[in-house]
Amino acid sequence: MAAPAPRSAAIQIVRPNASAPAFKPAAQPQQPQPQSQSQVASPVTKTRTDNTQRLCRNVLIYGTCKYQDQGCPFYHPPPGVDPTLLESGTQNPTPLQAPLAATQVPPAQDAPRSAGLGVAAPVFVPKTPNPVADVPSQPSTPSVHPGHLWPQASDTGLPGSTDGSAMGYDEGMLGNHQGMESNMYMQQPSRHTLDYHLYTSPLPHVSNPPISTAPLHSFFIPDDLRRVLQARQDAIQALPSGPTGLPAELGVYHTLVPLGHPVSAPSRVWGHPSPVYRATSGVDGNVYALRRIEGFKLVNEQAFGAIDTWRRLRHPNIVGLREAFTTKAFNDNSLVLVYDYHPDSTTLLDEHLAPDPPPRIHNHPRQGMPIPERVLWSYITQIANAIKAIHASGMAVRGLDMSKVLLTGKNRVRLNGCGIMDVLAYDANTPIAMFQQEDLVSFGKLIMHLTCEFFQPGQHPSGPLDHITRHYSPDVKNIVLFLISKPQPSKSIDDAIRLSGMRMLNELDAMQMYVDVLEGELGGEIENGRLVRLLIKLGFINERAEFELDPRWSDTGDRYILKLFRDFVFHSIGVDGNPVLDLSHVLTCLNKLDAGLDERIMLVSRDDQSCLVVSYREIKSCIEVAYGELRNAGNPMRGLR
Ligand SMILES: Nc1ncnc2c1ncn2[C@@H]1O[C@H](COP(=O)(O)OP(=O)(O)OP(=O)(O)O)[C@@H](O)[C@H]1O
Repeated sequence: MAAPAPRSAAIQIVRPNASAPAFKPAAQPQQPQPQSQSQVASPVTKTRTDNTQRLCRNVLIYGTCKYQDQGCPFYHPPPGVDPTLLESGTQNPTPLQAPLAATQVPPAQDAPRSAGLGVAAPVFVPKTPNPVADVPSQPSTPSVHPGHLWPQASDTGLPGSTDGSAMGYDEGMLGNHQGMESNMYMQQPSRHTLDYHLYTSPLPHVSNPPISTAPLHSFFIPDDLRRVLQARQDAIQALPSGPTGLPAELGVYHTLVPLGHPVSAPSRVWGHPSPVYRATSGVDGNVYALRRIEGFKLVNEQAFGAIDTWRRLRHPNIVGLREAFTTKAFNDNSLVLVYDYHPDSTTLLDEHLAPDPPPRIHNHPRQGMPIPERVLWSYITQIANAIKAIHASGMAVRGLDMSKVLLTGKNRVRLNGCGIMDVLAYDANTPIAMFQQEDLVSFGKLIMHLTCEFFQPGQHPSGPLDHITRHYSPDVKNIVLFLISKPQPSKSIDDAIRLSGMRMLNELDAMQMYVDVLEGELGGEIENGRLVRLLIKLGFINERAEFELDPRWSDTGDRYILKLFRDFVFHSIGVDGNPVLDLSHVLTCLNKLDAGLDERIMLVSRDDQSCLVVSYREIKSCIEVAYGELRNAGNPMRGLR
């Protein structure tokens, strides 16, 4: 076999054994392909792997293949058959199912897992072909490639990235779900849990172990932060175990999932049962919290007037209101208010006082009572900040209660359910200033509630104030006394903020320190993302079955160097013959590659007969060239370049 001809002139070829055969890649033993669970389970999928003949890429890309009559070894569909509806890995190509007709199968214990992005590799099993339903009768159906279910840029006619240095991307995945049929969301496959072992397994050995092993963990996001963020993702995806009895669609919203307590009792604030549902918008694909007020009939359209003002109010301590509407979809008269969804959140009541709070995904212990003064001031500061913003925009909270303060992160609170009272108890005659004064009194009661478990609405404040005097600083008592004092025009939230004094600065410090920490973590993750992009590029190139009608494309020229480099990075074997799983080696190599260092490494062929001495800079340019070839494959102008 002819030796592959590396293009880079600077590369030296060293033959340690003169009598060795010409330089060539090691023969690849024909490994039996591991079968995924779907392949075992589905006879349809099994036939795909038997004796397959590949659909010609030229037909897929250009619609025709000029080599068809000159012995092109690939499958060419008969005229009139849309090649994009055929599966390219089968001898008797069958039209593929539309993506949403696929069923997702949970992976078996030993099924191949995804390689590091933290998500289990989905295994899709197409339905048994239905000769009636599956004929290519829907010209608008996006073409589907075997192995994945997303349309490619070449299929959609979308140009790839014009920036030579950037990765191309599939614009079909950019999250603009407008125009998608809403019923496609209904067919949500059951969700796989994340590959948590990718994070929690012990880290591999590092070549030069530091004195402390703690720096090993600095490769990744800290465990506690990761768990919180993953719990939020899980909360967004979690599906109820059984039927919910809820409508499949509610306007543009679908996939309604109840949140909070399963039993819907009248709300302690609004008097009506007011369940909350998580729902997905068919317009923007985002997830929202839908608050339904059961049994409410709107009699005065003007009651919706305040909703517009609430919609415009955006504040970090207020749950944003998006829209409100009435509906009969629940077989009653219901008012629905759509709020921003804060996954895996709870209320101050459930976090500190409720005896039986609904479970959360992130299984951290409840804070309970008593609330430390530092945390108490954090709550006071944030709630005062929210009230100030609301009063400044000419509104009132009207219904400040522990159950309506949402805890969305560590000591991070937001006022929830804003605007509901303005519709439920529409009152154009009472001046807003009166409602604002009521807010201040409610705020004072809320602080008493947070400091004394035994406080009951209507109770004389002397008992709770005594308790506060004994357990908290005088400043807490002073602010409570101010807030619950008799309403008067001069009393405002500004005075309460003034009373908090320097405590506000503590909050500012804490926030800024937290931002610093998060920015540090973000910087680390950017580096990880950079390496993943590099690996994706390598993955596109390495072991590609055929390209440009050359079945050995990935084994020749520059690509051969990349193959050996991949072996060098990932497939090293130690002196004991065991695989070397050294994360720091991998990270070091990839970072040097990305930086394009002049440092040279020796790549050894698989048969140990030849080796290449090559610099990272040269390997990097090999990647650019090979990747550029792939990117230009779908570009009809490439011949003119
Ligand atoms: N905007 C939101 N985003 C995410 N989750 C929310 C949101 N609003 C409410 N929830 C969830 O719904 C749960 C119930 O909220 P709700 O305001 O109904 O509290 P509650 O204690 O049941 O009060 P009520 O007595 O008024 O029914 C909360 O614990 C929270 O988990």
